[in-house]
Amino acid sequence: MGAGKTTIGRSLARLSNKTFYDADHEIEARTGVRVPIIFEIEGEAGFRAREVETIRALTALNDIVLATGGGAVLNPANRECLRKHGFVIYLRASVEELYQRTRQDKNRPLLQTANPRAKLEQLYTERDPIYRELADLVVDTGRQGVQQLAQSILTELSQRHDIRSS
Ligand SMILES: Nc1ncnc2c1ncn2[C@@H]1O[C@H](COP(=O)(O)OP(=O)(O)O)[C@@H](O)[C@H]1O
Ligand SMILES: O=C(O)C1=C[C@@H](OP(=O)(O)O)[C@@H](O)[C@H](O)C1
Ligand SMILES: [Mg+2]
Repeated sequence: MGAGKTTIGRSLARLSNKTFYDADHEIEARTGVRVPIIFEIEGEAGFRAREVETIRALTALNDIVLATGGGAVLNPANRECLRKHGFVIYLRASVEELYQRTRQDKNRPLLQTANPRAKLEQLYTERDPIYRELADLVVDTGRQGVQQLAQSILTELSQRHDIRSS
């Protein structure tokens, strides 16, 4: 949460002429309510069930950039879909950066606690190894803005493609 998946993903899609999907936005479009309402009515388990169906559907599409929610990688079925169909990019940020980028935003139910910094710390510790294991590319997002990061990811992807096809 706050790594930049939604904003950098959208920018990367624009730069690379691909269609952008955000799994959370897709879940909201399908249900007609925002993510916090799904958590409120169905709990995190209900949200995760919707997330797994949505990621299954979206990873079947070609020529897209997909931003998942940060917790999607907890489910092995999601990891399998992403690994099988995608080139997976881990956008890494420090806990402090994640906190600063999310502190004004009320749309992340897991962070609506008395101590969101501690929650981000806990999630980082749990998830960082999973993200690293899954990722084809790890990008540190601390020193560049959204546009620059999208551009450097595109450059990296084109170079890798050149290497593979030469
Ligand atoms: N590299 C960055 N530097 C500064 N702010 C950023 C960066 N990446 C994202 N942001 C900002 O952080 C906030 C959260 O980004 P978002 O794309 O929603 O993250 P995620 O989808 O990973 O939770 C947004 O306001 C976004 O503009
Ligand atoms: O990290 C998580 O478990 C979640 C991250 C959110 O997406 P972002 O990573 O885009 O904030 C969203 O899917 C939901 O609030 C749960
Ligand atoms: Mg997002």
